[in-house]
Amino acid sequence: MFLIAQQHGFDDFFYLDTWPFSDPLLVVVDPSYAQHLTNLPKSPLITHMLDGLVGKNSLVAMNGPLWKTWRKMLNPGFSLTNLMTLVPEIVDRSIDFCDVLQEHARAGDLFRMEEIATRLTIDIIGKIVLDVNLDSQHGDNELLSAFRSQVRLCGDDQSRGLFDRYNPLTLRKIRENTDTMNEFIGKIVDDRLASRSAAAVSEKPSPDEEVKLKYIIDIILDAGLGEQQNKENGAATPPVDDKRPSKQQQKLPQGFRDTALTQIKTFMFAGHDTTSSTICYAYHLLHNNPRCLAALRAEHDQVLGDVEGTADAIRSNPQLLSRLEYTTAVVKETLRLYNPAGTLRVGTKDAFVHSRSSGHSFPTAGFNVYFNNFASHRRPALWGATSHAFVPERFLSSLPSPTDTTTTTSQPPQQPQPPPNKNAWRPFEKGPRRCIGQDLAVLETKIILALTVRRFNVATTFRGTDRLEGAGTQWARERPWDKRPVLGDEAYQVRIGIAKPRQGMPARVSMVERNESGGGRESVRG
Ligand code: HEM
Repeated sequence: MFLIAQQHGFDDFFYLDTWPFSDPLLVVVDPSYAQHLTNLPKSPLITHMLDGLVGKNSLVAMNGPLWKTWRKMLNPGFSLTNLMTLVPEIVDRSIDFCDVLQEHARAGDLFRMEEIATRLTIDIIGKIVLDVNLDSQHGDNELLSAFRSQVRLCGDDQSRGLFDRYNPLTLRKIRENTDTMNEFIGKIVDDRLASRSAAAVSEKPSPDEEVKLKYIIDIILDAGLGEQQNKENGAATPPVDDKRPSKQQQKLPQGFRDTALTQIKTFMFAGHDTTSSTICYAYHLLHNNPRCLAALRAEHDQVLGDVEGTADAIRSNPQLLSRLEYTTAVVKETLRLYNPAGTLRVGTKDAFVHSRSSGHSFPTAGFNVYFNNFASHRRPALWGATSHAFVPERFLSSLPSPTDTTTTTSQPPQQPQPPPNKNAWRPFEKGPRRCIGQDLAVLETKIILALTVRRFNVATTFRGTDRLEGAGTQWARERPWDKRPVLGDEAYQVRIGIAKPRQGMPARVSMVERNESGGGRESVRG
C-alpha cells in the first residue's frame, strides 16, 4: 500500500477496492486526517481476526461502554509510574537474554534474532501480566507452544492457502491451542485467587499484598471480585475501583472470568511480537548506522557507568532510564521506519473526510478505514530529505549542529528534519484507543538496548540464511518470488499476525571488548 500511495502520489488518503479479496478500504496517509478519524469504531474485521487468536471481547476489538470500563480498569497497570516499579523484573529477564546472546557469541553461529527476542518479550509480558516466570528463554513450555502455533494458524497468510485455513484439522488445532492457553492461564488466575483468599484475613493489606497489586493479574482480580461483590449487593454496573473483598467473596463471576482470560491472552499476544520486532529492527538499524551505535554507547557510558554495573545501576535507580534521551530517540526512530502494528476502523454514515486540496467531503460509510503509518512515516513532505534514513537525532529535544560529531566514525551525521508535529509519529496510534502498552514497549526496549549494546556487536545478515531452513524455529517467510530488497533493505517486513522481520532477522553476534586505553571498542568471540 505504501508503494501504491507513493507511485500515484496519494499523500492524503485514497480508496482501495480489492473485491473479492477484501472489503473496500479508505487508506489514510496524512496524519492530520488520521487524527480526525481515530474516534471511529473498531472494524468488525478486527473482531473476526482476534476471535480465533484470543477469544471474544478482546480489548483491541471492543467498542462502546464495555471497552471503556475495561480500559479504565487496566490503564493504571500500564501507567509509567506502575511500570517503573517493575523495572527490576524486566532487567532480570533481559539478563537471561544476555546469556543467550553470549552463547551465540561463543558459538559464532548464524541464528534468527527474532526467535530469541520473542522468547524474551514473552517472558517479560508473562511477568508483568501474570507475575510468573515462563522461562521461555531456556526452553519451550505448554503456553509458549500453543501460543506460537496459534499465531501461525490464525495470522500467517504467507504460508497458508485458503484450503488450509478452513481445513478441519487446522480448525481442530486452533481449538486445542485455545483450550491449552485457557487451562494454563486459568490455573494461574485461580491459584492467585486462592492465595489471595488465604491472605484475606485482615482488612489491612499486608506489605506483600501491596507489592503484588502492581501486576495486571491483581488489577483484574480486584475488579472481578468487586463486580461479584456488587452483584451480591444488587449494584448494576461493574466497579473499577480497588475494593478489598472479604474471605467469602473470592470467586470471579463466570462472564467476567472469560473476558479476563481474553484480556490476558490479548496482552500476551499484543505485548510480545510487536516489541520483539522492534528490538530486531533496532539492532539492524544500529548495525547499518555505526555513527548512531557509537552515540548510543557513549550515552550509556555517560549515564549508566560501567558495562558490568549496568544491571545494578538500573535496578537500584530506574529513573536513570529517563535520562537516556538518545536511546529513546533510537527506539522512536526504529518505530518510525519499521512500525510493526496497524489498526482498522469502520466508517459511519456521519463521518466524512474533508479534503484540503479539493475542498470536497468524502464518505467513510461502507469502508474499513486503515491508517497507513508506514507511508506517512516515510513521507519526505513530513520528514524531509532523510525520511527513509535512520536519524534518531530528529527526536532529540535540541537538534545537533551539522559539525557536532559525537562519534569516532567517518560517517557524517545527516541533518535531520524534526517531527513536523506531535501527531505525525504514530506507531502506537493516538487518542483514546492508542496502544495501552506504549510505555511498556518503549521502556523494555530501552532496558534491553542498555544491557546489550555495549556488550555485544550484533551484525544482521542475510548471507547463509539458507542454512537456517529447518532449524526448527518459527519465522516470517517471504513469498518465494519476493527475495529482492524492499526500499533497499533485505530485512523488510512480512506479515504473520503483525509485520515481522523477514526470515526472523538472521544475525551473528560477537562480544565487545573495551580497549584498555581510550575507551574504544573491538570485537572478540565470547
Ligand atoms: C512496539 C510495540 C507496540 C506497538 C508498535 C503497538 C501498536 C499498537 C497499535 C497500532 C494499536 C492500535 C491502536 C488503535 O487502534 O488506535 C495497539 C493497541 C493495543 N496494544 Fe499495542 N503495540 C505495542 C506493544 C504493546 C504491548 C507491550 C502491549 C501490552 C499490553 C500492547 C497492548 C495493546 C492493546 C491491549 C491494545 C488495544 C488498546 C485499546 O484498544 O484500548 N501493545 N498497539
